[in-house]
Amino acid sequence: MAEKLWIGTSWKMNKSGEEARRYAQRLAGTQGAKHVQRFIIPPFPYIREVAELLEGTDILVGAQNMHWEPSGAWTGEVSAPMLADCGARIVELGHSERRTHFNETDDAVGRKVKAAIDHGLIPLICIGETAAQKLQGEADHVLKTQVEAALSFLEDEDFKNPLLFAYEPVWAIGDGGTPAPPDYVRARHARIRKVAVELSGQPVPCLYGGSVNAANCTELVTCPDVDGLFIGRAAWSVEGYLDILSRCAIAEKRKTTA
Ligand SMILES: O=C(CO)[C@H](O)COP(=O)(O)O
Repeated sequence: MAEKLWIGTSWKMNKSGEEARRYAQRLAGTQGAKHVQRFIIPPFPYIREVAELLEGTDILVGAQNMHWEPSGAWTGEVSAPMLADCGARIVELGHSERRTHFNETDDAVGRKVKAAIDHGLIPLICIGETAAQKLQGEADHVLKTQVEAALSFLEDEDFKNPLLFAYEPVWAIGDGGTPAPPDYVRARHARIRKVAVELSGQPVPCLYGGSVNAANCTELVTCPDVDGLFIGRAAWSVEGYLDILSRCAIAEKRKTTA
């Protein structure tokens, strides 16, 4: 088990500036559990303001994507140094929505992971199999390929920096998604951990994401090899996020003191 539980949310392409501000202000006034690392990932335009509102708290702010080059003729793209300048500390890479709708390849994810580390950002690398791949019994093979590609540009030195995976089965994500059963999550996380340790020489924390909610969060977060949760819809209201945080903090504390 990693030292801290990582529990965070990406807002995807949601919220007005006012809603983003109110969420951050409310969150800034709350106290996190010592063993939980909280993080939120707003859309690009809100990163700086949200980061400023959360300055001095334990909450890290992230971005949902970036380019691998630090600058250049890449119209419409955003680079790692720009994100860091806005106050981002984490960057989400390879989410299935980007892989599906924006043709993001394993190679591009690998380049982005390297660039993120080079510029002091924590990559949160999203991996996961589709429903068809699961049905064909290919889940472990897909996950291994994605982990290998994500780490393929890194050198030994790079593994001294923090790095996170989020296992998000594509069939579990969003409206119409079904949360993965805990036994299934446990098996996939064990596999991801094994591959990541072989490549990096150390355990890489891996979060679970996909239809996480208040009812299933404690069972998921206490699965062996699950180092946190990456939440979408259920944490888009700040009260929803705080509810999941407190349930997980209690469950984890019970587990460690048992
Ligand atoms: O990105 C995700 C978590 O932020 C993921 O897609 C899960 O979304 P959810 O199914 O709405 O929780």
